[in-house]
Amino acid sequence: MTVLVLASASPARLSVLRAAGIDPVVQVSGVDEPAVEAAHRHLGPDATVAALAAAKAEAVLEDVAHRHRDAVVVGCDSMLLLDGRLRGKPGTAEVARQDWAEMAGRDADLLTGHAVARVVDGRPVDRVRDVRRTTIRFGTPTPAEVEAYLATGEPLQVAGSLTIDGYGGWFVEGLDGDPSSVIGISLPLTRELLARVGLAVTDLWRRP
Ligand SMILES: Nc1nc2c(ncn2[C@H]2C[C@H](O)[C@@H](COP(=O)(O)OP(=O)(O)OP(=O)(O)O)O2)c(=O)[nH]1
Repeated sequence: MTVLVLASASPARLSVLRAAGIDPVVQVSGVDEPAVEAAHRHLGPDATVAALAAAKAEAVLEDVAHRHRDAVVVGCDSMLLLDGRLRGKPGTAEVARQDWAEMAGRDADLLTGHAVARVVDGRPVDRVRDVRRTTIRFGTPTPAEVEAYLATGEPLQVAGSLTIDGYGGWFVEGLDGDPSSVIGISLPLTRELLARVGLAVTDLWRRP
């Protein structure tokens, strides 16, 4: 049976896949994301997140091929595009506060790059990548609500300082596009990319 390896430390991506019937092997890539982003920024936001996702999948691919004769590696990268600038995880309350000052009451696109690499007979044989955009319509939290949200710590470790499935959900008025992509991995796009490397996602579902 083909093993799906998730090249990500993201608890959100893991929970999306598990809820959708797949128990991935997690192998964190440890990619230097700022370096990859800087090297691809000139190619535009979609190419940048796709390159980041591909770098994560590539970083674990050789080791996966040694461990699993039949496997598929999935790497992802999510960033928020607002005013022409890609924003990743804020890391600090100051950066998250500034993100909210700029995005409250507005629309912005959450981009998630996806990279899928297939291993057959212990050798990498195929690689595909693509990006899914989801438009988020932000609410307008009061300054006190923003401070309370920052104090939860949640927005500090997620792209664009926002979750749609956590405390942040109180401040999201709507979405146009794929919600799973906002959380961290687009199920329909991953299904399409798996098919492009010859795999049916239903074959990867855990046995009932
Ligand atoms: N639960 C949840 N997580 C979100 C949401 N939006 C973004 N995130 C998370 C997913 C990712 O874990 C994180 C985006 O950062 P990255 O794409 O760099 O992934 P991360 O650093 O977490 O792990 P990785 O680089 O893949 O090892 O933000 C959301 O609406 N809900």
